[in-house]
Amino acid sequence: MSHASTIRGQEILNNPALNKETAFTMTERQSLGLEGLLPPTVENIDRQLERVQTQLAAKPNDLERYIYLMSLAARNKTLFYHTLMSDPARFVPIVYDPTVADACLAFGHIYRGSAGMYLTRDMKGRFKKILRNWPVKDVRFICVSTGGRILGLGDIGANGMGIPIGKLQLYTACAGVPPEALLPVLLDIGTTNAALRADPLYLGLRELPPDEAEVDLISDAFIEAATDVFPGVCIHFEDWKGTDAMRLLARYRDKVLCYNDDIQGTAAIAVAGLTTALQIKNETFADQRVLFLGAGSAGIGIASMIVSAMVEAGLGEAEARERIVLIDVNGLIETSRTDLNEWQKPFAHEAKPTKDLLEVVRTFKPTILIGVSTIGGAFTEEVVREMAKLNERPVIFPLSNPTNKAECTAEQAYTWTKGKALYAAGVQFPDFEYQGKSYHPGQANNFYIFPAIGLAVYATRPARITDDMFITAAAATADQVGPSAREHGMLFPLQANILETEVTTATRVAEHIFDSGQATVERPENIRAWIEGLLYKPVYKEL
Ligand SMILES: NC(=O)C1=CN([C@@H]2O[C@H](COP(=O)(O)OP(=O)(O)OC[C@H]3O[C@@H](n4cnc5c(N)ncnc54)[C@H](O)[C@@H]3O)[C@@H](O)[C@H]2O)C=CC1
Ligand SMILES: CC(=O)C(=O)O
Ligand SMILES: [Mg+2]
Repeated sequence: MSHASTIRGQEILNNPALNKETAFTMTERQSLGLEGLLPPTVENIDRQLERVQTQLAAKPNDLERYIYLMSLAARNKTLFYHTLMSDPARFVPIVYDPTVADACLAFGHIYRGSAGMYLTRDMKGRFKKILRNWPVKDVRFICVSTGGRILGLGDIGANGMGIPIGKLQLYTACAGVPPEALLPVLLDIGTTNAALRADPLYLGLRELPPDEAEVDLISDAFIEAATDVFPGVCIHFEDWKGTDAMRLLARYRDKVLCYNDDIQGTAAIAVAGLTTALQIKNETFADQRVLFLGAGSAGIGIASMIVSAMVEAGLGEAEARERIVLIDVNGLIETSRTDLNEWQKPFAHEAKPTKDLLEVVRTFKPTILIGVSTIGGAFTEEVVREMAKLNERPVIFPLSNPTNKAECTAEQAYTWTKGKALYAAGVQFPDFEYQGKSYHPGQANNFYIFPAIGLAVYATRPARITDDMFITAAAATADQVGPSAREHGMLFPLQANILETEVTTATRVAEHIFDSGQATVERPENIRAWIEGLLYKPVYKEL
């Protein structure tokens, strides 16, 4: 940070971007007025990590580990990211899905200090002035949520702030986007959650949200202010109420640099997993029949990208849509329904109205079953067994989050299909032994995609984000699962190498952005090397 040369002593220790704690050298301690403010031993970051590990091991559960890690982030950013990046497969589930769900549910209770910004609907006329209170001027990404639909937890209002914070931490931990470029925002429009409004420790507005027209005006004011105060910023929408998500993406996608992760990021990771599953089955998208339980932002996003994949595989668009069937809370999406929204209507087919998933499985005979319904356990034993009766290798993707919202668990899917299921969930279920064979469940979670998109956008600075960037990210992710991994039933790249994986994905997306003329920076000779040179590294700098 720019104050590095001017600030001294305790002020440095209070600055998480500069603080190195016991890693300040004796020379630095002398020149920066730190002598006596620290214990005498000088340590390197790996010794500090050892202490973090010891302290984490003493915590009784992952929510306590989450609280500890957020406090570490507030105190020492470098050590925080060094910790996350030392073992992403272990730490991603703590700072993100599924533990972040517990953190959000308890947000007002576990609150220990602010990270990011809270904009409330009554600040609407003053968003610009307020955004200028953020200490960093060159913000490149804002992840913004209203908390209107956090994971599968419903509307939890300002408690949803854990999501923009966690998503942006993964931009850095999984794709090396510099943390100072990232701003989490909770846009507080009120909440329908009466229990939270009555909770004395709730930290958000205790009001009901306004109507759609007013949500749009608040959102317009926010977008205008954010793009004015932070020129070139990319707005990442996350976990808004589903209909707000779809309406606002359509409203802004051709006007500002923005994307909706639940619609576009989720689509890309689902299509990546389906691509490897179909390679294992030696089939193409043109051979598939896809059934969704859930027809909201995630369902419509995935269905739309599957249409593109089917068209790419040779089907006409109408033919592709015929092969996709969705069910929502009111039943099958079919033409006699009068309550469908404009994103659902293109997927309505003539069919007998029903709310019965098993019946639709029996009549439609899907090859692929996707759950984005928020209803834990909705893929019952009968449903899963029926999928196995219809298909030699049924593809079963219960994607709802967190763990208890998964439409079926990995253990259930493997047991009920006698090990035949090609399975992925939103969370990472543990490996499962079945009849002497070990199965590694897939995790189809958009965190494979949005950090990589972020890195590609960070580097190439396009004016808009287009669907083909997500299609490229999906292909790049699938291509990183080699034939021998697929032979072991792996659908996604290993998480231990997530940084390497996402840099590879980002490089492919960046190449596409250059090739399609969407970049606003000069094309470097070697795109990968150039991107690698931009990556944040969790190492201390000499002060
Ligand atoms: N794995 C991943 O990367 C992602 C997973 N998700 C998960 O997907 C779920 C849905 O997210 P969104 O689509 O954004 O939410 P949404 O609120 O837009 O959509 C939910 C859909 O489920 C339907 N639904 C609710 N109850 C149902 C029932 N009993 N039977 C059938 N359908 C029912 C609703 O009518 C709606 O169509 C959430 O649990 C979320 O965590 C979302 C984004 C990414
Ligand atoms: C993973 C994610 O974005 C969700 O569940 O909403
Ligand atoms: Mg989400």
